[in-house]
Amino acid sequence: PDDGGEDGSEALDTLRLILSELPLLAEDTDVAAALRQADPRRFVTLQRLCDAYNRRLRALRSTLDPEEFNKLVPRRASVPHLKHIVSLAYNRAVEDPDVLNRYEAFSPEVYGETSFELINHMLEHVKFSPDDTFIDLGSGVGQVVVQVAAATQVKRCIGIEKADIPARYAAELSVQFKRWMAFFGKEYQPFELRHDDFLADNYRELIANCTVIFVNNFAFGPRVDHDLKERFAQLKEGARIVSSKVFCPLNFRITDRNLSDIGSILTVEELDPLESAVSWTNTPFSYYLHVVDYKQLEHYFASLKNPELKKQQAAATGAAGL
Ligand SMILES: CC(=O)NCCCCNc1ncnc2c1ncn2[C@@H]1O[C@H](CN(CCCNC(=O)Nc2ccc(C(C)(C)C)cc2)C(C)C)[C@@H](O)[C@H]1O
Repeated sequence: PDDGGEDGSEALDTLRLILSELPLLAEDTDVAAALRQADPRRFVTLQRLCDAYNRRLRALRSTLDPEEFNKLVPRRASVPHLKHIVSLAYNRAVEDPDVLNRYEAFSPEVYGETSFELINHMLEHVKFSPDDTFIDLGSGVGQVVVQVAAATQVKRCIGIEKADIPARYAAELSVQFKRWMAFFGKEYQPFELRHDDFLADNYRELIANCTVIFVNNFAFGPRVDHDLKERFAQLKEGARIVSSKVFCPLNFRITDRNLSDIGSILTVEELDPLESAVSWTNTPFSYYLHVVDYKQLEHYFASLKNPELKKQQAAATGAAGL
């Protein structure tokens, strides 16, 4: 079913991706020959490739036993295949990219070339487990959410988007993504893209129960960042926040004056800016991984009960105070 693009290039890209995952098909002489002659501008060459592909598949289905045959096709999409699926879905969900905020970091229409790779890097650095609940605060058209749902085993993926236009496109992206994943027979985790304001009170509990939070807060004002810190104060031990701007100083040290700052329960590290594939503006983006860790606060209070440590603490506070 191909209702996008003026020539057969999307269909040919699709076949190339599938064949890259199925050597038993790609190595068949007829398929390999047809692939070499395939020309997206000449329908008959694509038809020949599909015929060779289908012939080979039928032959395999009749020679291999069902269990072996089913093992042929991986249940999860490979990274390049997922990138292709996200762009297939996006191209059909967003009929007019111009109405989206074009110059925002990770603006949706350049998502494929830039943020997909970066998020993929992120997924290697920030390990996701089946116990995690993932949320993208301000999820736009929802590409990050569907990418995480297809690339990890998280229990649940949530995106919250406030603006009407990206939220409407996100609803369509969700439909297209599910359609293409079904078409390719690929699995993904449960996900939901909501049209709402993540600062609305009814999201306090939802955010507090998330364990991996992505927030591209680079352009957020102090008010939104402040309101987010209030939500993050309810997070559980071990919860992780990955953001494009820090929520507390990298060298934060607890003193009796900054006890209530969010930094007292977070350890923060800057992720290697060189990792970011999005250097299209030639300025390496930095990302920050914050982990919720109540032990620092517990240690601080324990030290107040111990006169020796208390003296050290006072000295540290004094130094910090200078
Ligand atoms: C005036 C004012 O600020 N009013 C109140 C503020 C409202 C705050 N509440 C919001 N609620 C819901 N959505 C809101 C609200 N604020 C704004 N957005 C939306 O965020 C979208 C933009 N999104 C990006 C959308 C695509 N998703 C991503 O790029 N995700 C992502 C996340 C993390 C990363 C890393 C890990 C690298 C840090 C990379 C990418 C970011 C920049 C915030 C826009 O569509 C906004 O409409």
